[in-house]
Amino acid sequence: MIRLGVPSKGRLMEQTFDWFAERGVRLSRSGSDREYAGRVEGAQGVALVLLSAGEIPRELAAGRIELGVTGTDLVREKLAGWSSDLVELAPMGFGHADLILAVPDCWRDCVDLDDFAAIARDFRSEHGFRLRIATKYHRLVRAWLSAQEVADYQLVDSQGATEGTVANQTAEAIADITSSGETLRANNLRILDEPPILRSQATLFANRGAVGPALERFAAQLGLEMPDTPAPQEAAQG
Ligand SMILES: Nc1ncnc2c1ncn2[C@@H]1O[C@H](COP(=O)(O)OP(=O)(O)OP(=O)(O)O)[C@@H](O)[C@H]1O
Ligand SMILES: O=P(O)(O)OC[C@H]1O[C@H](OP(=O)(O)OP(=O)(O)O)[C@H](O)[C@@H]1O
Repeated sequence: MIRLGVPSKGRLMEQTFDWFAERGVRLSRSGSDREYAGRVEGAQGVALVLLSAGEIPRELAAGRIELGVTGTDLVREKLAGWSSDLVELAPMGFGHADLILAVPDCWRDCVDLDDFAAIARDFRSEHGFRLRIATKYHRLVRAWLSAQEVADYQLVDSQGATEGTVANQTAEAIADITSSGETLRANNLRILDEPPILRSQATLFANRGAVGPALERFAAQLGLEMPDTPAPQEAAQG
């Protein structure tokens, strides 16, 4: 049985259902809106598992589901070395969002990351603590800042309503996902003039260990080509 993990609510769930329907596979919730059980029509040997988008990376890596739909941001954030456990089967063309660093709009002198780094350097001596960046993307933000040699900051954990932390004075800056930019604007925040930390979209992933004839048949039914993806160490060995 191929267990397919799909986000259990909202636009991500609906667009995932539409994506599969366009490929002849009908996914649906089997009960009421509150029941997290699902049904699959049009494919043999596939079971639908409705899960939180944030839990799908871990469930895939643990082998509790063979296929899963979630954002590339969540996979890269939650799984160190994600590509040794997972294979990307198909970007799905929705759920586009950029992970960005934003500062208060009134920080007129803070346009790019160099300005931000200079402000962060001075911040500690002026305030007695390191400049705070609120985010739920700890791994990705740390890696990005460290690659650009920015070190004078601290991350404060924010699992939701992150853009509100600046007005609430629990952070000076935020790193979060944005798509229309409306939430940032409404909270008087401005994106640094830099490429995004990550461009994310909803993607169909497979557990690397589950790749085999059954999964390949289902992928072919969806019109997908299985990527030729040796595990990272095999690739390195040539
Ligand atoms: N405004 C947005 N536009 C497009 N995609 C978004 C937006 N906000 C979040 N996403 C994407 O949707 C996916 C799920 O986001 P998130 O972790 O916020 O889920 P959630 O709806 O809070 O679910 P849960 O609470 O069940 O984990 C992520 O991959 C994220 O990049
Ligand atoms: O650029 P925009 O189109 O305004 O979208 C960005 C918002 O969407 C997401 O929040 P979500 O609604 O998923 O809630 P959250 O605060 O729980 O993350 C994200 O965390 C931003 O807050």
